Amino acid sequence: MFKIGTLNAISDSIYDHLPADQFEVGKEVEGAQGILVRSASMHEMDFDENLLAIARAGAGVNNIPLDKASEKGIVVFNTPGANANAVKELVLAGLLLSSRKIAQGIEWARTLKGQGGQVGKLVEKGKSQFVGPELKGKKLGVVGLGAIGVMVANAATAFGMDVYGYDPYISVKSAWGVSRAVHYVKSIEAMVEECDYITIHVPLADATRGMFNADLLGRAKEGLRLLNFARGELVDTPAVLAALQSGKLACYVTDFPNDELLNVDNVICIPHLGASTPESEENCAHMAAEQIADYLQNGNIVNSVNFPHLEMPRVEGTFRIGVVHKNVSKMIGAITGTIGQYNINIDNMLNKSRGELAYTLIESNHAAGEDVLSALKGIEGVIRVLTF
Ligand SMILES: NC(=O)C1=CN([C@@H]2O[C@H](COP(=O)(O)OP(=O)(O)OC[C@H]3O[C@@H](n4cnc5c(N)ncnc54)[C@H](O)[C@@H]3O)[C@@H](O)[C@H]2O)C=CC1
Ligand SMILES: O=C(O)C(=O)COP(=O)(O)O
Repeated sequence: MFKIGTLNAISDSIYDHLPADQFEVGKEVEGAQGILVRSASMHEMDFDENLLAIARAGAGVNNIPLDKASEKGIVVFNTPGANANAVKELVLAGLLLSSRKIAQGIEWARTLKGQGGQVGKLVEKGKSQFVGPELKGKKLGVVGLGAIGVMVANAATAFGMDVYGYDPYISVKSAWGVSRAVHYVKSIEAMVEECDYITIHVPLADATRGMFNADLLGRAKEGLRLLNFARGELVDTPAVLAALQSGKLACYVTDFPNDELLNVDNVICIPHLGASTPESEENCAHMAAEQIADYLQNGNIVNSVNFPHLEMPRVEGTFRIGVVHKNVSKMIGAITGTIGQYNINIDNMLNKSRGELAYTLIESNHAAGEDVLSALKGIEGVIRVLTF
């Protein structure tokens, strides 16, 4: 029986892959081998020594201490693309909200309650305060052309927008997926100087934290509308407030409110709703559960953010050993030599590395006893030894 702890409410679609006869799942589970999480911060958490894997039902993994997990040989998964459509749809709404003063107009209309037969007249008289430009023909810059950025860029062309994309690390998949109508931009500075609207879709990491700072916003075209459905910390809040004051920014729409941004004119705060659709919650939970189950039961690693991709179709009735180790020389020789000393024949084996980490998955018809496993654990550079 595997134990899986949940740190956030997660869709019941996890049970498709975590049946009750094989997995105990819950908030209060102790000594869990796996954790399912959405946005809960794990930075202050102590990791139990049983913990082997963390699956983020979603895209962003900035709530998980990746270095600490890697050091302990804990595999961290996410669910690429599983919530991208939900975010894309809200970003399209965000573009309209940034332009047409819909939120401000709705707020104002509420104040007319109680005016009886005058409401219609007051509406017609007051509506001119909420005039806002059309999207058609305007320039939109998309920062980060990953799962979400590509969908947003492509969809915005259907609004008749002139779309520009910036992503120095674009994947082959994204490059194939992005519409030919989207122009490639070489620098983010060139993008802010040219665009009327910018939407941010990059992960939060040391290299991207505060990327929209006073310097970059200072270069913006007057009246830029900025959308942030990625992470609050990508944008420097005081710089945004100053740019709104000076008129550089006409509007800031964010899915990540903070106290300084709430109730500020021309800031539209949405309470992190990007992925909050039943469809996306189900997709993410389904994928996260499938991936964590496949690792705990078979040692396969799909969609990890800190480990290499490694999948070996399981031959029925076989035993597996997974060795998490440092990516240094002589490891494979030491591992296979040790297994050989115990007369275990290796039927199948895969080894992959990623950065400083490597992972070797070995399949055999012979089960490995405690003696083999502890000999493997004793090899210098081995971080963790598992059996499946
Ligand atoms: N508001 C919400 O509820 C949600 C927010 N997100 C946020 O959106 C982010 C993006 O999500 P996905 O598109 O699914 O991820 P993704 O991994 O598919 O795409 C990220 C893209 O950003 C690019 N990138 C990285 N550093 C860059 C830089 N310095 N400049 C330009 N491009 C850069 C990468 O090359 C990649 O193409 C997530 O990391 C997460 O923080 C994701 C899902 C839901
Ligand atoms: O997937 C992401 O990165 C998100 O921001 C979605 O977060 P959530 O799962 O809705 O708490």
